[in-house]
Amino acid sequence: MALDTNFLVSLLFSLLIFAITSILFLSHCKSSKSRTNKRLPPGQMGLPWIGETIDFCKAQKKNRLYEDFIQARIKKHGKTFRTRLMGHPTVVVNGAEANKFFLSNEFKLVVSSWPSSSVQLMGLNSIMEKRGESHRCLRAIVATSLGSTGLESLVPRICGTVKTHLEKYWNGGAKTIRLYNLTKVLTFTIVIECLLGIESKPGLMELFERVLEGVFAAPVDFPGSKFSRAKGARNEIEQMLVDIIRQKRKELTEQVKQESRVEDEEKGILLTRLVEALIRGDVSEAEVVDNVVLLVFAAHDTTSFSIAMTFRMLAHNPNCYSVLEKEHELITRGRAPGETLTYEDTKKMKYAWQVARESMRIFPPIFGSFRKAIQDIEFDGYTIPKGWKVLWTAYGTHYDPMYFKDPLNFNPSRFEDPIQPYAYVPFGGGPRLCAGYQLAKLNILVFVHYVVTGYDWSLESPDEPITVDPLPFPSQGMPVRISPKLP
Ligand code: HEM
Repeated sequence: MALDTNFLVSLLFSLLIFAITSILFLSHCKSSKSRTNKRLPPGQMGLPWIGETIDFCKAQKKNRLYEDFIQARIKKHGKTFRTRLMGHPTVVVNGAEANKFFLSNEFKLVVSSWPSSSVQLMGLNSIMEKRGESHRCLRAIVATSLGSTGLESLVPRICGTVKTHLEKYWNGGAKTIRLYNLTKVLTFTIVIECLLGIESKPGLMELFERVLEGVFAAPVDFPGSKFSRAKGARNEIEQMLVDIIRQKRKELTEQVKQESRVEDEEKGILLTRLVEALIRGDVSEAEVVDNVVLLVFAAHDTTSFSIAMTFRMLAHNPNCYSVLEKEHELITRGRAPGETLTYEDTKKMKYAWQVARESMRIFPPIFGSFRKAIQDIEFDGYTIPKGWKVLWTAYGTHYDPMYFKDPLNFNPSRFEDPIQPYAYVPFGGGPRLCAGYQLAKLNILVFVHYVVTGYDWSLESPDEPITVDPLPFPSQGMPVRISPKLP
């Protein structure tokens, strides 16, 4: 009887196992069948794991990502093609429709996807890692500080910083400076001092730059590696920021008078807004720290590179430079000598902004970025499986004659006419559109104004190669011969 019962139990158990295995097997067959029914975009996945990463990185390093990697594959496979990059199956998409589809469907079909080293160095609480309500909350804080009202109050401080910078590094007779390297110092000072109200002590920029160097490095944490040095720098910055944030919190909590509050805002509107949100309990201290690090990263190399490329294109196109000079002489004539620029003045710099936009079309500071499909996506007649990466690029439209006639021709006036939405995307688009776009614009315009009206200049190396590591920069730091303009 005991044997019979044991036999019955083991029989039932075997039947159960058989039933579960059959269900799993059938559902696997069904899902593989439905997967094979889906049409993947054409393309080549390359070697196992590594895929086509080597070709991609080689092209990117030479700043020829479009010519050597993307364009070659568009010719072979069409505007939507698949590849494998850094271990991930990836679909590269091109064109305004693609940009619109993927950028505006952030959070619904895709989410932004940064390498592990970037996430670890910027912090899990930075805006780039946030979704839904917490993303909206942080964006609102940044938007109120960097919207037109916030920026209007920043104009005199930015002008003062630019003038001090020029007096320190550009004055002193005819000489050669490295324009790109110096603009990095300037944009860092503007973000750290004007926006965050933190004193830019010697060595601080280098500390931040050490973090940035590790952002796209392999996340291997052994002594001496780029990533490990970056992590060490990030820890130092974190300690410094925690002290500053706690001090600011104390000051804001103790403040009772409205006047001192306004004064404090002028000392660093964005940090003030973040710490106010911390006091209200809307954000945590870790969120304030991570977002300060992220903002410096987002603003630093991007703005400096766009300023450098604006000057490079002006040097290559003397006719455009004459038009620009006239625009700025007129603005100077409307002011008393030494009088600082106003926000209204910057609105008159229409041609300067066209020149800067056209320079960013040809030399986008950020070539594009990766997204991850959070469900199977139907696009352009193909299926992009859930979990695959999607890469949108600015080149996919900026260099396409369908959107920009004679795309290799430098023509700032093309921006007099409306541009098709999502064709011009140096600042991205959709819910993750660059939150510092207005600040970058102001920084570029104010700097261009003071240089053009105050100095004669010429490039020492007009065809200096642009290299990329991980963001683009002129390989020699852009040597420029300068001399103050004679009155
Ligand atoms: C010429 C200069 C700049 C360029 C070309 C640029 C470009 C971009 C691009 C393409 C994105 C979107 C990335 C994506 O979709 O994955 C972005 C996002 C962002 N940018 Fe900028 N940026 C510039 C300057 C700045 C400045 C000055 C700041 C702030 C001080 C800033 C803050 C941000 C932030 C916070 C985001 C993330 C927005 C979010 O995830 O919601 N950027 N930027």
